[in-house]
Amino acid sequence: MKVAWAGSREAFQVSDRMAKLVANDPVFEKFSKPMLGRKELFKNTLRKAAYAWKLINDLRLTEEEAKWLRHYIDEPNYTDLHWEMFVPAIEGQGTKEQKKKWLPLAQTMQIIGTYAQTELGHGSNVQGLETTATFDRQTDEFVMHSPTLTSSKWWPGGMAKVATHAIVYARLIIDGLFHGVHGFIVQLRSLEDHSPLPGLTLGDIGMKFGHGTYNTMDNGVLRFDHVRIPRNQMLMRVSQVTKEGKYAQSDVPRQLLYGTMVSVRQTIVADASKALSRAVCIATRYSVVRRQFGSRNGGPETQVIDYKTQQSRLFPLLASAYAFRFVGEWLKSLYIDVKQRLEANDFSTLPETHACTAGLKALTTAATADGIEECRKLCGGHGYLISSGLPELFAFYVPACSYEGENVVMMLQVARFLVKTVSNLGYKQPVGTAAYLGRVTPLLQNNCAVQTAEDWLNPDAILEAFEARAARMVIGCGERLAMFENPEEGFAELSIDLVEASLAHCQLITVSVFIQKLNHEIPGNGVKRSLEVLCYVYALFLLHKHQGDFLATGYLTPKQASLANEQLRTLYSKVRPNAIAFVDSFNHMDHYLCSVLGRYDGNVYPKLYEAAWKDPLNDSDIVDGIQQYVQPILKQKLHYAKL
Ligand SMILES: CCCCC/C=C\C/C=C\C/C=C\C/C=C\C/C=C/C(=O)SCCNC(=O)CCNC(=O)[C@H](O)C(C)(C)COP(=O)(O)OP(=O)(O)OC[C@H]1O[C@@H](n2cnc3c(N)ncnc32)[C@H](O)[C@@H]1OP(=O)(O)O
Ligand SMILES: Cc1cc2nc3c(=O)[nH]c(=O)nc-3n(C[C@H](O)[C@H](O)[C@H](O)COP(=O)(O)OP(=O)(O)OC[C@H]3O[C@@H](n4cnc5c(N)ncnc54)[C@H](O)[C@@H]3O)c2cc1C
Repeated sequence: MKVAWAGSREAFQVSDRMAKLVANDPVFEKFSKPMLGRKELFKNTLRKAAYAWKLINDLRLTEEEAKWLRHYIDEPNYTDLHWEMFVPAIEGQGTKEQKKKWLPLAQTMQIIGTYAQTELGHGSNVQGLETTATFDRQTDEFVMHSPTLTSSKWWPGGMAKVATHAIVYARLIIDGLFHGVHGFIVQLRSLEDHSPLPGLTLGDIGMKFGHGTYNTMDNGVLRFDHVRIPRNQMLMRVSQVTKEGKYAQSDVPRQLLYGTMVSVRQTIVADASKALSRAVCIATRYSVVRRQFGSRNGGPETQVIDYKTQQSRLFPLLASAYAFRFVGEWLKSLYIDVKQRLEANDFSTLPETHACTAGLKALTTAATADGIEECRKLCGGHGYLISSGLPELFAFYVPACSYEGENVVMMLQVARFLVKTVSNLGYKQPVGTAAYLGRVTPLLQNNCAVQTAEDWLNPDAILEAFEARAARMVIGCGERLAMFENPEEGFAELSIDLVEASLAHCQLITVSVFIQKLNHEIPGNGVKRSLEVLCYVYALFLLHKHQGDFLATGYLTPKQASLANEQLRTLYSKVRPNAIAFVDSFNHMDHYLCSVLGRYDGNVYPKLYEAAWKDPLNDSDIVDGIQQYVQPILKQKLHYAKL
């Protein structure tokens, strides 16, 4: 199962080696992080990042190994933006000459970059950005300027204190004409003494949610006061500006300017299963250790994992972790394919890839963030302790619902893709993830044939149910949209339904990828059978949760919906014996989990007790402030107490 989770034996070995490297090195200790102040916390992160870079070079780690190393260090920092956004932006949007100049500098970290798109006034609406890049023909330069307070760049990670360079998105202006938003490579700091270059105002935007997690990142603010950069620092794969000031567009579509976001959204989907599996591992192990009620004749109480209600909250999350792992793997292969096509100037699959990365980013991050919080509740009161590992994990993870495309905004992008697909149905056969929309007639006409709970243990029945629900919701939206004279007004009016239809489409993708995975790639019958159980749990849990959709579209009868729920209860009993094996298969080490409740050895209570004594408040019996503020209250002699 560890191999199935990792994707291959080699993938398992690489990640396992890197997990151990990090866990066994005292530099990467992280349990005390929540006790540190912001400055100490930040310096500590800089120290770890520098040491990690030294390890990467000394040990000659591959790109894959370096990624795992950074992952297991488990502290967001400037290198994430450098490797995941700055470098890919140059790779995707730079010309050959630009790549030749900038990539070697970035790949050896002689320069450190960030991705400066969002502003104080605009994040989602990229076309609304206000920073200007005005071409000056006399000097062959662009003048970067922040004309308003709201045009201040706001959020870019690593920008406040570390990055030497940034890809800055700004409105291109030539001779007073606006030519859309483009990316520019801008140096921010001196490579000699790290001071901000003239004309730039740079700072940190302030503390963020959760203490010890995202505050390791220096998210920054940046303002330009007429800062000049050479013309050849505009990323020019998509559009070019000549020294005469002529604006030209190559046959590469404009959407490629958004390519870095497609790349990162793909990574975010791949990472969702890591965060969810971490929370599920903690909650499952603790649910086996924790006992409440049910003692008979002085025997042990019931392990809380044996309560059906606990199973009904925990096991769908376990199944979701596996579903997200597989859909992440699938999306990566889709992305690699589109990347190769884009390099060969084949842009045909970009719209579908954009819809998949946007939609699955929204689906997986929302479910993971909610899932982590549910795992915290599944651990009862102790889940609220920092030492459970869950509050910090939640604080670290929850901004994923907003960054790289706010989730609802992303679902509306999926909706645009679906509406377009439906409106083209007469003359363009949909392919890939939208192929089912080419079979609307049977999907709209045939209803579910399930008659017994057993009938739900059938991948074809499940797939058809999810296809029929999504098709009916999408087609329904299409029909209602057609009644509006102005399509944009219609889209806005129906946006709630469109987001729901997009979710149904994305859930269909996750379910069908899970089923495909079982059909083709699982080594070993035992592993395959166990994963089949999780696949059914995932699908039937979604069906139960969204049964309103399945009933309202008329595909299911109430009886069939209740049979699905009956089957789900039976499936939970099948998951229970393997629950610990399922979570051990994630191969998460104690160092990575950073959780007393999720310890591999289950030694929860003595370690919880021990961890409590490490709190700085327990350094002495009488702490600072008691003499000054409590003793006087105790000692005052009032005639009567009144509050
Ligand atoms: C950085 C590492 C992250 C890895 C995370 C993994 C694990 C976590 C580990 C550590 C974490 C630590 C740090 C990292 C954390 C965070 C970093 C965050 C970075 C950022 O947030 S960067 C800023 C991201 N900003 C956004 O995502 C903005 C969202 N808005 C948009 O994308 C667009 O503006 C819009 C909403 C899509 C609308 O676009 P608009 O220009 O108005 O045009 P439209 O008319 O709507 O569309 C035009 C056309 O283009 C199509 N389209 C839109 N986007 C794309 C795309 N990306 N690719 C291809 N095509 C696209 C659209 O569908 C339209 O097509 P038509 O055919 O209909 O014309
Ligand atoms: C931790 C973190 C790290 C970040 N790192 C970076 C970075 O490195 N570089 C960078 O450039 N940016 C970064 N960002 C910014 C991030 O990309 C934006 O915050 C994100 O894209 C969301 O945009 P917004 O803040 O403008 O949200 P808004 O769009 O203002 O969202 C507010 C609300 O409005 C709704 N809404 C907006 N538009 C619509 C619409 N058309 N229809 C319906 N509802 C709508 C949303 O659903 C949401 O509920 C980061 C953000 C965070 C939280």
